[in-house]
Amino acid sequence: MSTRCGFVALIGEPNAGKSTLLNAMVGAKVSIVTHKVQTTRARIRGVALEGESQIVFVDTPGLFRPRRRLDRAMVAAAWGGAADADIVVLLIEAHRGLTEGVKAILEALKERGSGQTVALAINKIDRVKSETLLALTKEMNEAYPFVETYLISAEKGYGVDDLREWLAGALPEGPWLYPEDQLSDLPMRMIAAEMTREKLTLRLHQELPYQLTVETENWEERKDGSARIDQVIYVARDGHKGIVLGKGGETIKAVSQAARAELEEFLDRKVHLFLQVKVRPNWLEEAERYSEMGLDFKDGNS
Ligand SMILES: Nc1nc2c(ncn2[C@@H]2O[C@H](COP(=O)(O)OP(=O)(O)OP(=O)(O)O)[C@@H](O)[C@H]2O)c(=O)[nH]1
Repeated sequence: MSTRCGFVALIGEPNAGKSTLLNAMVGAKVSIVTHKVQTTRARIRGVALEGESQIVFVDTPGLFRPRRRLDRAMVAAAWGGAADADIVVLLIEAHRGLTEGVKAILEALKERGSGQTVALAINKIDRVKSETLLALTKEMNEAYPFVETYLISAEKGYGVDDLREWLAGALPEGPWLYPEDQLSDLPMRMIAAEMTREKLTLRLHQELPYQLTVETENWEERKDGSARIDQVIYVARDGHKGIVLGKGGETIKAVSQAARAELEEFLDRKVHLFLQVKVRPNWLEEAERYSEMGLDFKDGNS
């Protein structure tokens, strides 16, 4: 049987239950602790395994604030990473129904056109009567052509397995992005990479090259209790390398110090952090999709 792998963007108003659903679908084993980082890009929230499928959940921070008018530019900006997801799941609350915020999201989905697979998950069904659910399902499907509708309770676990199984089967065929043996320390590797990326963002502000990713290449636990972490900062062009390094290497040095300090605090032990900057000129074609997601794309995994 061939493997499947792809990205799923969970969207919805604040409080819809995205985190709860994610935890229910991913489980503790490979769920990723979210680290408060201000980036506009979508980030990996977790990876779920279901049969032969690997479901990579992405997050779109700051997406779709309710009660705020969405103009075209905002919609475009907000979509960022979600636009590249294979499947979008809109999560709404059963007892609140089709709110203004949800309407704004539907408008944004329509703006995107019909190229994307969008499913609906009506959450918190434990809070309403079944007649309400039937009416809401109808109303929602009249408002937007969802490919599927799931009635779930993320908290109680109702319908969650069905949704995950459907997602697993609906993703495109392809190799797994993360080999199984890498999954256990994936969260830590990604958090560490996020920390370095955050320091780069703080340091470079607007100068930050658009196409930039940080990958944790190696993680070694040392006998003395410290950790050696090797990371590569990939940029798309030679000119970007200089920006990241800074004059006399001062930018990269400051970034490295700040990231190491944070890692040491987070891990509660000594850390040796080694940063390298590399140019990956043709990565736009090979990894645009992955880099957009803030993924640690590795050559050869595609
Ligand atoms: N009754 C009920 N409550 C739920 C259910 N799922 C989530 N909740 C509750 O809804 C609240 C919001 O859940 P979160 O998972 O934090 O929502 P979120 O969408 O991640 O919220 P933001 O991070 O603000 O975007 C929490 O208090 C959950 O316990 C459900 O199925 N039933």
